[in-house]
Amino acid sequence: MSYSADLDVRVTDSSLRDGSHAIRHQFTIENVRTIVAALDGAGVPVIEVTHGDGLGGSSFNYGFSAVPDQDLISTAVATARQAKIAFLMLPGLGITDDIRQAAGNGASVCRIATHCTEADISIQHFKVARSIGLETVGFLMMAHSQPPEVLARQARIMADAGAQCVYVVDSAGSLIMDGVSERIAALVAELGDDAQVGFHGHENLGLGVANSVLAARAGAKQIDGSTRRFGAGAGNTPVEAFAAVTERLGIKTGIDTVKIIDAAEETVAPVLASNPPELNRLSLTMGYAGVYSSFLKHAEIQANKYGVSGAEILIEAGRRKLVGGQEDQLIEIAVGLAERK
Ligand SMILES: C[C@H](O)CC(=O)C(=O)O
Ligand SMILES: [Mn+2]
Repeated sequence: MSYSADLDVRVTDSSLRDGSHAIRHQFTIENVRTIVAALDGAGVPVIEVTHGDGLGGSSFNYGFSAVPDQDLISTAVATARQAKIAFLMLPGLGITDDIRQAAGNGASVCRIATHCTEADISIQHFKVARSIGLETVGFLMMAHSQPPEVLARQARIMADAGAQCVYVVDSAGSLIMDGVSERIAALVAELGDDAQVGFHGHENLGLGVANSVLAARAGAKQIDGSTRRFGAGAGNTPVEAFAAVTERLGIKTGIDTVKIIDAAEETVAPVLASNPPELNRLSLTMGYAGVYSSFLKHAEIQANKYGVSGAEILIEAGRRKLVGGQEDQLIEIAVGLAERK
């Protein structure tokens, strides 16, 4: 497809969206301005900006944003010189009017996410996004939970609805190497020239960069990461490390490795200073037990409130196979653990 024909893989930096989970959705206009300027200056081609749970995510269930999404998007658009600004939306949290508003504010890439067995709920949203000229990306979340052939069928639904790329989204950071290659290869075989394939990794098992390289080798043309791993759980594939590794491997991303290393250290790290994503007991448990990375802060809060183990909450969340939107069950699990204590 022409929009990334000159690159081997196109990187989308999700620090200003997935990173929103890590700071409980408290991004300021100044954070967006400085981070977009630094990433854009390093040649990052796409920068995603939204509440961690996408347009409409600001709520009691997910946590309220400090600044409305549309203001953050407008700021990003006004700041970027070359990067496209993307936004995320989960059908039902966001509605089609939100897509139109984001487009009106200058965003040009619409990323629509569903649980990986529920692609059909995104159909009208892809149609609207395409009808107003947006580039479209589909996100099949919690992709570790389904085998390659199921994901491929769900990707077909998104592509037929108008998705120009469909991502295998390792929301739990639970996929291990071959598990990525097999899923990406299945989507590539199913979609052919109809749509590109992408990969979104999390670092919960420490495999974000390796998994992303394997995704590219299996045919993924779009790869997500977050500078300084600024994402949910242990964070996302670090863009600065991915840029260094791909440069050494001869995979062209268009990102200036030295500039993105500087941006990570000088611009992004200070925003995270008080609470950087870590590969620790809780985030590792998420990768191990297959738990949605965005549950981390919710589990921490309930563990503190009810005096129970956050790791036990997450193990039970994995056993129940909870999906995004079921954050309230973490409260129920914590109450149950407290009663049994
Ligand atoms: C709404 C989620 O945070 C989307 C995402 O980044 C993932 O599933 O991973
Ligand atoms: Mn994510």
